[in-house]
Amino acid sequence: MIYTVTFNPAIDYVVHTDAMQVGMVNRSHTEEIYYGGKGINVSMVLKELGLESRALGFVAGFTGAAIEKGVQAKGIATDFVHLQEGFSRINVKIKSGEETELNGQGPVIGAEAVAELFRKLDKLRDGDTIVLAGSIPSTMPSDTYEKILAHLKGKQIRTVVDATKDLLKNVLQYQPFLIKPNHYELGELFEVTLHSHSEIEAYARKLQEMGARNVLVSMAEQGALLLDEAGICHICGVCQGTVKNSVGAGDSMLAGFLAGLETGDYTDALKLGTAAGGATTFSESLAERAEIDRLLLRL
Ligand SMILES: Nc1ncnc2c1ncn2[C@@H]1O[C@H](COP(=O)(O)OP(=O)(O)O)[C@@H](O)[C@H]1O
Ligand SMILES: O=P(O)(O)OC[C@H]1O[C@](O)(COP(=O)(O)O)[C@@H](O)[C@@H]1O
Repeated sequence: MIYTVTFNPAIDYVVHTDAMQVGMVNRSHTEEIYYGGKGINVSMVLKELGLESRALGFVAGFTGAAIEKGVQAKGIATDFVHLQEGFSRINVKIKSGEETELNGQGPVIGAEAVAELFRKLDKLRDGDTIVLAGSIPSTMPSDTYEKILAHLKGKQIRTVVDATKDLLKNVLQYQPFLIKPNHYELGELFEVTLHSHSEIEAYARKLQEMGARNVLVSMAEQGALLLDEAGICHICGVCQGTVKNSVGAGDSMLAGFLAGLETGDYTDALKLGTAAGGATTFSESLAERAEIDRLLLRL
């Protein structure tokens, strides 16, 4: 079973406006809502690809109830911790030619709620996969992901982490099976700006030296680079299409990559990840199976 953990689920409120002027009253011409947060997005795309997963994390208030119901309506199993105070965040994604995002802070997660999550993690068995994805509320300690991996140590569990800064750095000592920074986040870890493939590969190798087994670096319209656990560097370009949405492209790539590994090797996984990332980028919402299959044939 694949478990996804979203510490800070969100309602993604997407508004489309012709022109966005800071400091003025702007009006949108279309709005949509999606139930998101990185782990949930991964579960959604895994479902499209025919893989079952269980969505874990924290939900609160009326927004949390809507997220839980929306995820379940897609046929995804959930086992969220229900917080008694606050509300799950609403992340605003403004599309006006370019995209501007305003992601919320999210509810306070107390020690008892974290303990409840850890009890749920005890259900994981050898052979399971866990995906830890996205930010954690700033009220939580930045070693939270690290503590989860420490808790799971000793079991044969495939650990996958998509996070930034210290949240990611701190888990490397636990030899995560896969990490997926984008090239901007990779540079940020070392306070550098990365441009060429050779620079990206060199810094991906540093993360491997620090403990990561596989490093998948997504590079938006420039494709993706995978440094696999044997030290082999794979590079994949992108699918061609009309860009409509970048929210969730990385999560879709991660889901496609994990689904690809179920039946194929790293090259197959990178291709399926690229097709899934592309399918999300070329749709208004997350990738759908038919579009993923269509793009995959062209890679
Ligand atoms: N403009 C684009 N054209 C085609 N594919 C894209 C584009 N943007 C993203 N993708 C696909 O989605 C993947 C993940 O995108 P990226 O933006 O790097 O992730 P993140 O959302 O984590 O920053 C890319 O590696 C690529 O395969
Ligand atoms: O575009 P990405 O990186 O794949 O992730 C998109 C998801 O991440 C979010 O932007 C939240 O990100 P954070 O958890 O890092 O704040 C969600 O609103 C959205 O569903």
